Amino acid sequence: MTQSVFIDGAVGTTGLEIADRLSGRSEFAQIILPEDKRKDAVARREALNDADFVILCLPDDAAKEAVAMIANDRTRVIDASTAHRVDPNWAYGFAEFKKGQHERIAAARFVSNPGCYPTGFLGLVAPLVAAGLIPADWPYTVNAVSGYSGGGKALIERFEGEGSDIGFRAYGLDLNHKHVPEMQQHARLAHAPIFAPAVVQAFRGMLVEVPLPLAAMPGAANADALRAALEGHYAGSAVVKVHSSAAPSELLIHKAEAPSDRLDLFVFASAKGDQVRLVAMLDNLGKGASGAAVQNLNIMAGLDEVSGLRV
Ligand SMILES: NC(=O)C1=CN([C@@H]2O[C@H](COP(=O)(O)OP(=O)(O)OC[C@H]3O[C@@H](n4cnc5c(N)ncnc54)[C@H](OP(=O)(O)O)[C@@H]3O)[C@@H](O)[C@H]2O)C=CC1
Ligand SMILES: CC(=O)N[C@@H](CCC(=O)OP(=O)(O)O)C(=O)O
Repeated sequence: MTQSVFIDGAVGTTGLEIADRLSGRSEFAQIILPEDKRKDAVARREALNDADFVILCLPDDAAKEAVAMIANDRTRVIDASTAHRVDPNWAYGFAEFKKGQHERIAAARFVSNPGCYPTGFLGLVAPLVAAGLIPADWPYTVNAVSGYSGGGKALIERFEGEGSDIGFRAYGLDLNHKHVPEMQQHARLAHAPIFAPAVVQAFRGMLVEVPLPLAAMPGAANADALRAALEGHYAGSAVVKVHSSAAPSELLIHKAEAPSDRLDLFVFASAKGDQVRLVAMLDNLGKGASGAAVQNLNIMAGLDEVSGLRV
């Protein structure tokens, strides 16, 4: 049976990539508003209530407004924004990060897509904290770089617009980035991590790194045990790959990186094994946004979760 999908925000950066992943899929029929109606409240309300599935690719306020417009108890929602990621009434849309999450998503009416940086951070840290291999009360730091499409149309314009000469942009300098509560809550950490994000002169792709001074961390396991635990946790996943100890000597984000819906995890260790750099590599528009939304849609619709994905 064909199910209808309305992408609200369909011509934005995330929305376009979701539409691309859904094109050619006979299981879904897209409800598409004409350009002059895509911000029209009446047209949106009608589409939001007609659709079997709604995917919100909007700024936070518009996403909350869209949810309030849904006046039936049938339409199921995936929100790509930050608005509902720590809301207990929404299932957190990261199927692999903890046991039972796939089933929660499958049964949910409201699913919040994770943020791109939290996908990397939680993919690395949440299973290790849950297994007691690294402490929940450690003050973690997160260093990350993202392609500029992570900031949507506005940041794309800043990096690609005429006269732009930005090569690297450190930000989040007020230590109040909107992803921090999501990282802390879903990893069940005692302290908010210190998050140091940056943007590089590449369209897409990101690295999220968590340095671990294992020798100073009470009760922490060694590097091999951390890697083995991640391998065990993600065994069988078509989306998340844990790389072996024969790690590459460098990780590159190319300026014209190809789209990917994978999440690649690495455990780099010092020779003595007393220091570790946990690193996640992903596409901010793939597993960090649009790929995750389509994966969640597949799960909610009872389909193969990687249909239409580049894994
Ligand atoms: N880019 C990324 O890598 C990621 C993005 N996200 C999240 O996804 C959401 C969308 O982000 P992104 O695609 O990057 O942003 P963009 O700015 O590229 O796109 C947002 C789209 O929403 C449209 N829009 C804004 N307000 C309304 C409204 N009231 N009604 C209808 N349409 C509206 C915009 O219209 P117009 O074209 O006229 O400006 C634009 O097309 C955000 O919440 C973002 O935080 C999440 C993870 C990663
Ligand atoms: C490079 C860049 O600007 N990235 C965005 C986050 C992208 C993302 O995950 O989107 P959400 O806004 O939905 O959380 C930022 O730091 O605000």
